Amino acid sequence: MDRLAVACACLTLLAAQLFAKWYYNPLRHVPTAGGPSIPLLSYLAAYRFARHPENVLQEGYDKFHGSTFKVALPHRWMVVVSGPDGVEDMRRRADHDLSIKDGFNEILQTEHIMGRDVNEDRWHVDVIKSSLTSNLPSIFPELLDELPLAVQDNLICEDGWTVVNVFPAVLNIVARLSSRIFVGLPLCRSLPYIRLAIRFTAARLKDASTMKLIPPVLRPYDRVLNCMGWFMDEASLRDTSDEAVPPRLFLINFASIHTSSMSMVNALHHLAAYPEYTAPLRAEVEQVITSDGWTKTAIDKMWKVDSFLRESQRSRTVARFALNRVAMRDLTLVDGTFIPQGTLIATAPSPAHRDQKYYHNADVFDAFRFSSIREETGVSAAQTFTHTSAKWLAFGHGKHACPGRFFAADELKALLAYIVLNYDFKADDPPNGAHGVVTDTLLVRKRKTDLQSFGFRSSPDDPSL
Ligand code: HEM
Repeated sequence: MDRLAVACACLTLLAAQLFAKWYYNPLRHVPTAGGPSIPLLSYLAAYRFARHPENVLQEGYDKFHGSTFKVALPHRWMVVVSGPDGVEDMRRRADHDLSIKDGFNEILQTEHIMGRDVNEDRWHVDVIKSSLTSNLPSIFPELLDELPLAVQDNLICEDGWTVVNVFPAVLNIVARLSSRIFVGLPLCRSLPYIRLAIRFTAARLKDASTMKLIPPVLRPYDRVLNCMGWFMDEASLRDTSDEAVPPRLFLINFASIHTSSMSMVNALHHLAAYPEYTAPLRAEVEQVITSDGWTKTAIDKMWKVDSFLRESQRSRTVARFALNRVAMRDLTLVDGTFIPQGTLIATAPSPAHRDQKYYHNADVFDAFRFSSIREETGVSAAQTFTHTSAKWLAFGHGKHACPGRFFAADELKALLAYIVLNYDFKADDPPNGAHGVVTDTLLVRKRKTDLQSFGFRSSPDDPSL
């Protein structure tokens, strides 16, 4: 009997403690999407969010649009800002109010994986913004040189239609193309390096055997035009040792390879599901490269290709959250919501990208919706793949918007243009879902094209180029 009384007392105390924690939590007043927020039952909301994140985010967006709601992550709450005013409010806040580095650290554990220095002193972002972006026209020939070989080595078809698991194939292609620009030849063709670049989070970066893949290649470095070179320059300007370079390189791999690959895989699924777009895309690519060759100028003129990628990103957005930040002090948001210091806060791009208020027939995949506007109005920047705004959030928005998006656009446009010329795709259904990557297989067939007439060599040893 005594034991029962003690157990009951303990349970009552525990319940009281949980209730008090919930009652005095300042986030209690922020409405919850996806389930209850009361103690213990909030795990149901966390379970539902883990199973159906896009439904929960859409539900929150529809119900609380223009204000703020919260969703349950397994270990904490995430406050989600919805509507352009809220996003603009976040964009305007200084880093000492809403911190991106604490946001990244919370979501990706960057400090743990990369070390404190990389997370604290983010000079790699400046290098991408300045050196990589301003050198895009000069590095474009390198990208093109790698393109046919990377595709042919990975998108392998028998004669006729072949079932292909496109996600791993595209990961390898994108990792190799990006590595050509990040670390150059010959490392970009080393399979162990490419494997590491793709799955680096699983690798223990501090492990000497992993690191050995990088330093020997750093040594013969001699002012080359690639990210490794720019990182080395910056490290030496800052009087920092070469050891600061590999973790930043891996961070860039991490930020770029999966995001770009997922975007391309989804675009290929859309291409397969809506075959009516293949002919106009091919016609644009052929016409532009006939007049301008395979140049950066030609890529910039591929409005339909650009629009196709953006519509694909709109229909199925890669990033579940954008503007992931942590509140560094108590703040009151523009809609009056109070959020205490330490709150994890973000916005959800997919519901905004599928909002009928912003897009005519938002549920319809209309590949050339953005290029048509460009053709009609001549206004271009707002309709491009790389655009950012409080309503177009694929790359975030504001001072921390993705610095690699201009490189990503060139890479993805060149890759899609090449693939459209050389392959056919088939799928039974359009991809389901609002974000993330489609992992289904596709039917792929190699077309008979004359690569050389499009200015490409057909094999690495082709003497004609
Ligand atoms: C289609 C491909 C890509 C997508 C969808 C994408 C998306 C994003 C998003 C949503 C953010 C967060 C922005 C914010 O919090 O406001 C971001 C940040 C970032 N991205 Fe990308 N990204 C892509 C490609 C790339 C590439 C190719 C690179 C490198 C060359 C890159 C480097 C970065 C870096 C370094 C950051 C952090 C920026 C900062 O800390 O200020 N991304 N990206």
